[in-house]
Amino acid sequence: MGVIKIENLVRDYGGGKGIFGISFQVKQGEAFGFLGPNGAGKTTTIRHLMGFLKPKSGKCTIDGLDCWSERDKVQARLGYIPGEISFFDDMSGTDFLRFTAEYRKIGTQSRMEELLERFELDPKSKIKKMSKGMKQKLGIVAAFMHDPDILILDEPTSGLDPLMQSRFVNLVAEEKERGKTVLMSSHMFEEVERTCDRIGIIRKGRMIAVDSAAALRERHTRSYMVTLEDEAAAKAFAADFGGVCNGEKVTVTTKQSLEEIFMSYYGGDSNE
Ligand SMILES: Nc1ncnc2c1ncn2[C@@H]1O[C@H](COP(=O)(O)OP(=O)(O)OP(=O)(O)O)[C@@H](O)[C@H]1O
Repeated sequence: MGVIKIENLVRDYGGGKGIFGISFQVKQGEAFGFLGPNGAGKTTTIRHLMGFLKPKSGKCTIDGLDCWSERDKVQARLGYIPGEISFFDDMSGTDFLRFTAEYRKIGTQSRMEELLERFELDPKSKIKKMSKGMKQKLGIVAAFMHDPDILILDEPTSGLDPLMQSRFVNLVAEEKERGKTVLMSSHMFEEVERTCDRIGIIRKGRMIAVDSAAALRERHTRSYMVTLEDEAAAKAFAADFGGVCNGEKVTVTTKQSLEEIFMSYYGGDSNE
């Protein structure tokens, strides 16, 4: 059964912008990657899940709770990293985490210290003096420190360097092992491939594919048949390129990477 359920969600901003009948589910203990180019509708979908936007039509629920009419309860249960982290600039990181802990009613037994260490963040400075990466780390600590069962992460690694990205991927993998449900939007194919059980691809406000990375790759295999001069040349060619020999003919099958699949869906077409 889906912990996160989105059914036929519509928000029409006019001019072909918005989301137009988005449906998908994320099961308990599953990590779902939400991929799509700039302006495809990922943040709009996620903002409905958080109860920041009221659906024009359609519905979303989290653990059976309506994301709009029961948004207080929904928000209390989640860990959330917004697409654009805009904190109270005058606060220090420490104040912000204290404020979040009070709002969440969590005590000192929270995972805050462990997460600060893990992401090598000293939260003492004013948020307005923090780099983009530091703010992102602060957002990660705030989203994970109360150990929520459901995580909604809108481009969680934007601004992180590769080492920190990798630590984040490991954190998500561990949380998934612990049975957490994760919805994560991203532009990073590799992190989605490494962490997510299933992937949804959104284009111009519509879901154009939902499947596991393996199944997406399976559907995007390409076979080439090459005819060589003779059987010996064919055997040598097959050995070099991992092909299957049939007389002087060799069939080579290649699986596309997730990035190639993504590009083939978009085909260089702009999303304007
Ligand atoms: N309040 C709004 N009024 C009008 N148009 C909007 C509004 N919010 C979003 N849009 C438009 O809706 C589309 C979807 O935007 P959204 O932020 O959901 O995309 P996204 O997939 O999260 O993109 P990105 O990867 O750039 O963060 C965009 O064309 C955007 O300009």
